[in-house]
Amino acid sequence: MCFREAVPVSPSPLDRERAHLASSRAALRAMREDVQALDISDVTANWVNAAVLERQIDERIKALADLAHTPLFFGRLDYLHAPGAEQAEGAEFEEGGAATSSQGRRRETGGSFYIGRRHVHDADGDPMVIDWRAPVSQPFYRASKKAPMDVALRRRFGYTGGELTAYEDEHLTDPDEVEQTSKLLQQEIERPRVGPMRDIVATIQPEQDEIVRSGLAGSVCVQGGPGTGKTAVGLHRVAYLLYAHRERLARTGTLVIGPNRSFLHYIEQVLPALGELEVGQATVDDLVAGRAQVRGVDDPGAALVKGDARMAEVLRRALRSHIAMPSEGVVVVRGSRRWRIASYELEEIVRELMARDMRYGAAREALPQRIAHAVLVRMERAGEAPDDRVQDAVARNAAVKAVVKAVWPAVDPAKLVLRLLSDAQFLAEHAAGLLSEDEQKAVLWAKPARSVKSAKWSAADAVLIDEAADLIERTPSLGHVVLDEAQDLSPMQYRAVGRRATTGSVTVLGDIAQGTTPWSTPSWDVALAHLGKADAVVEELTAGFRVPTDVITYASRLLPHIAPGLTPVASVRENPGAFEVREAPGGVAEVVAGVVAACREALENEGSVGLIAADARCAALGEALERAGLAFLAPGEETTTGARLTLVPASLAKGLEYDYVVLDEPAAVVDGEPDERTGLRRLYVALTRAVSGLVVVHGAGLPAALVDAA
Ligand SMILES: Nc1ncnc2c1ncn2[C@@H]1O[C@H](COP(=O)(O)OP(=O)(O)OP(=O)(O)O)[C@@H](O)[C@H]1O
Repeated sequence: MCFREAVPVSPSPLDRERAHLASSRAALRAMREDVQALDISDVTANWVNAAVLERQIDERIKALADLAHTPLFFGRLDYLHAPGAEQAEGAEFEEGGAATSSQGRRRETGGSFYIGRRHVHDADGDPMVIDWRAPVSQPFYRASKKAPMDVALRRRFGYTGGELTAYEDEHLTDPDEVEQTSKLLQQEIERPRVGPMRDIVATIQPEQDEIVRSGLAGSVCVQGGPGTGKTAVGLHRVAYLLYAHRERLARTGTLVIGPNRSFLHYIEQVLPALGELEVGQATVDDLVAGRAQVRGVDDPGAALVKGDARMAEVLRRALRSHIAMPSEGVVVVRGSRRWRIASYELEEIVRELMARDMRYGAAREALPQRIAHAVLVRMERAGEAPDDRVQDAVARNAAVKAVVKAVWPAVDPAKLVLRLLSDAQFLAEHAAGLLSEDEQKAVLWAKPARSVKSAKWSAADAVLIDEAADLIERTPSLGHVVLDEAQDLSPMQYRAVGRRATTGSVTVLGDIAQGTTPWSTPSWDVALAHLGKADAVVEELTAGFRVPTDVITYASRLLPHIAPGLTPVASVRENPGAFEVREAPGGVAEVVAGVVAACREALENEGSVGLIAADARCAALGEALERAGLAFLAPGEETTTGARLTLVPASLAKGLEYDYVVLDEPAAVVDGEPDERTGLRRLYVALTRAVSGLVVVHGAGLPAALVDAA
């Protein structure tokens, strides 16, 4: 008998990649088990420390979970030469930024690096998967045939239900290989949208990556048409900054500001999916919610004036009007001696404090110390040797306190605003030369409020109180603030956001063409000036990842009317998308029937369906859907494979997207707004929510701006 050794069949590249995936998963499991096995009983001196440490460990365990449907890596880079230590994971970052056991490790060969959502290392500390945010991962997003960044091969992986099923190679230094658009990228973009927003970490585009990775010190403003990835970029930028500056941002905090609850709900999964659990999310109203209980609504005229930056000066003047020049001196009695500071000297002290760039409250606290200092000088001149304790005692002396109370009284910010809005004379005094008589009338309450508690504060009032509070006491600043849908803020709202980032930086995201508030910003320069970030770099994104070509071309007809000068979005989707404008002749009933039929048809496709309509028409449409047996959700409720239809009032459509959109009666969307430009902008937002198809149903004539260019 003779035995022949079986000739080993060499595994296919796909098998090898699968093997790397399997061992990376095993390594991740081991990392998790290591953390789970940590015994902290020896290292924690007390129960508070123990609780803090336990929480950190729990979070780490959560972060190390291997999610079946989230690929552990999505790309691979083969370098021509070993990247230097300066490029190794975390190397360029501050200490503790992304500390891992492999930090700074230099690889001896050019080496392959697998790029994923998080770092995974083996038992020896060698990296199995590199975090997408590490410098060594950057060429995955930026390298091109023109600038290969020392990368010989870029490989993208395709997954089906958690299984690695495909890969796609680019040999960046091979002159014979033709550059092609990635099929995997196309598939990712075309994927049906159900559920909350997903991360785009596997397919961030070069121009997006530049924004994502720009430094923490600088502020960035991104102008981009619908679906150009502004929100996605902003969220990935937060994840990047947290990685690169973890310690600093853990101390100072990071916040994402969005337009409303449904929007925040829609985006809330992205950062946790990227392993970041500690980022705050809020609306602008939330920021100032602690200032007043908002129960009232302003008419548009009042809101416009209250949101105007001139109000900041009115408030400043009104606050400073509380400072009264001393009419007489002060006498401080200590033991058998009396020390007198003349009124002119007090006045000098007050004037000096007024001239300084100090908060009202800080100056108020400094005043008794200054008076005490003047007393101390007198004492020294008289041969005494008073120390600091004497100065403190004098500052707390009843006579000094009385002077401070009379000259620089404590002011409650809400009471200050209450008085401005209730007392015509007080307002006129401080708004003189700033607000016209009509403007003053517009902000005055018809029925003055009795007290801060009973006042029917509006959202704009809460911002005014916030401004006043900041004039009195500095608002603490965060490390980084992302402001999404930024075009819609009033100047006073920008100021409220800006004062929360005075020592930090901001990422401002928006689209001038989608501004739908009466105060929406005319330009980014204006907005940035109000935010106190005039030096921010303004970037423009024009490649569209959401809206199909035919739909964006139709919607862009509105651009010359709503934001002349802006570059129309160029869709990168290969699928031209389904697009249809249907006229439903007859009356209201026919249009409603047409809308219901269009929804039913849209539901035959895979993915989410949004029915967008003028707010005033939503109730009737909701009833019609119910009668037709079509269950529907409200925006903010998560779409699932079982519940895919959402009825979206046009006022809440901003920032959201659906695979198929049925748009009811465009003219009604326009008419729902106080002026035509705002109406057309609202329509532009509504027309640009669709990923795969849009059906417009109308009975009334279409707005001329849509028809004109046809
Ligand atoms: N590089 C990318 N790869 C894949 N998908 C992307 C990419 N960039 C953006 N997208 C997708 O395109 C869609 C639109 O992105 P996003 O909502 O961030 O755009 P936006 O500019 O904020 O839009 P809007 O102005 O309407 O609020 C999202 O589904 C997002 O995941």
